[in-house]
Amino acid sequence: MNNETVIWTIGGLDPSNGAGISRDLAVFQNLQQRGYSLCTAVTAQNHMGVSCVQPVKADVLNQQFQALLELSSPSVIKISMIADDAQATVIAHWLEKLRQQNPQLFVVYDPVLSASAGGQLSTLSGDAIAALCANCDLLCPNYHEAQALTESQKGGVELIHELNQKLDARAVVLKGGHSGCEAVEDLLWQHNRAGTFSVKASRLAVSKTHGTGCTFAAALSVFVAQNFELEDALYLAKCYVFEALQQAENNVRSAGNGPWHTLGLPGWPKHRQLDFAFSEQAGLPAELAAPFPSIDREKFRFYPVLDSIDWVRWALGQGVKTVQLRLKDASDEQQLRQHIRTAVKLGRRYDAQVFINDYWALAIEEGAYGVHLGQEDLASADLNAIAAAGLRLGLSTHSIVEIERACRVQPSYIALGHIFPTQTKDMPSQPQGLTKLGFYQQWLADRFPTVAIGGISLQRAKPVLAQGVSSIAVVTALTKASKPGEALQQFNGVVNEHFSQ
Ligand SMILES: Cc1ncc(COP(=O)(O)OP(=O)(O)O)c(N)n1
Ligand SMILES: Cc1ncsc1CCOP(=O)(O)O
Repeated sequence: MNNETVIWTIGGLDPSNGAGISRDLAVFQNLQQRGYSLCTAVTAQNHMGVSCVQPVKADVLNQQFQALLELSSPSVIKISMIADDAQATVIAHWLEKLRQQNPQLFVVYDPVLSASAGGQLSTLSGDAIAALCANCDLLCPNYHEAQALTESQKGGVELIHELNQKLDARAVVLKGGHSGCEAVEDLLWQHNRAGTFSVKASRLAVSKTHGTGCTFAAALSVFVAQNFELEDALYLAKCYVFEALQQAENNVRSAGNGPWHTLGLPGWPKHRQLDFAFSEQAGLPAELAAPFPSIDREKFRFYPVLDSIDWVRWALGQGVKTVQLRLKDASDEQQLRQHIRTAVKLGRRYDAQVFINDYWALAIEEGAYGVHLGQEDLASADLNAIAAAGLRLGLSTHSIVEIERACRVQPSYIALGHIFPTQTKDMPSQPQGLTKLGFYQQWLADRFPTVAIGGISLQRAKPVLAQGVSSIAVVTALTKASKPGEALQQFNGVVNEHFSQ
């Protein structure tokens, strides 16, 4: 992804470059972001411990803010080690000012109080920490920090609840690296969501893990700056650190047992199947015995989604080979069945791939070619019954986590949306845009055929296809066109040109 954003990191300087602001800058650069740093303290440390800490004066920190503001305006600020309460006051002042300028500013606070190898780094008072937590958008402590902040020995979700009782954070990522458990589980809690989201990875055999928390929080800040949902940002940050540690593990084996951070950073994460789950929601659909049947990719390249049987008849008559019947105001069950039956028959007559939106039970009964389901339906629909009946399955997704969730079902295709603003439907998520679409497509790496949907006009068709998707789906670009026949021909022209290259 090459959408460059500006990220500031506020923290201490570690001369060994394993942790602190120099590590953050290395991560930002590795992920192609523009990073700036504000130094709160000069420390003498390496992966074996801290030998001294020299805080910078509050006024010096204040002037660093002024100097940086002349250069840039951040979309995300990552805060880690704050040496004392005077610095916390300066930071609170500037956060207020920066938020006035940019209400979208996102603040990540990694409450670094001591080094994991030993050594106190901060004299922040409980009140200053509480004020900072209330002022940030995401708090991401490790187990030791969370236990110190809550004066509790609990772990997991209980520890997050303790944190919430004591501190007024909007969202918390509890990093599980120090939990002592075999699998490393990071938990995300958000004030406006029920339950928690967790990502698990197996523990790797790297021993000198100094700076892993900083690396993780810096990567998380990048993914937040790139407008990924917090669940995605956590998932991607976890993949990033896992990949970096795995790379280090391999190198350490061949090059001796040095600190992991000297061994390079991995760049944007590629697909990696770490386990994730939602605590109060059926997070993962049950595993199925086999993949859903495949579709004919050549017929799939242009995919009108249509709200009536008349439109379906028209499109198939014009030679379109994949359509979806998406009926949203059907109240009469008999009529609904009749429409689905007709769509199925038309599909057979024209040798086309006709998908039925939502009504999977009727689609099975009427012997449809396939069904298209949303994420909500994924939890409630009987996927085994759909598979047993031999229907194809298409699934909507709007994020990496949803993509990974969909992949577990091994569907016939995955829809990626919505790419641009759409008038057709109220979307709870933000438009993805082309850069993210390209990232999703790379992430999927041709595991399943894909279709992009949402606000795709004739003008936008070419750049959307250039992201590598297998198909484009349209509603209004066809159904609201002044001359639908001409619009269809033009779309066919763009699609054929793209796939003939
Ligand atoms: C090809 C394609 N992609 C996405 C959707 C949206 O499906 P869903 O999330 O189930 O939302 P509704 O269509 O039910 O509003 C789709 N229909 N087709
Ligand atoms: C059904 C659906 N799902 C995601 S966006 C969308 C509507 C797409 O309609 P349009 O092509 O008119 O933007």
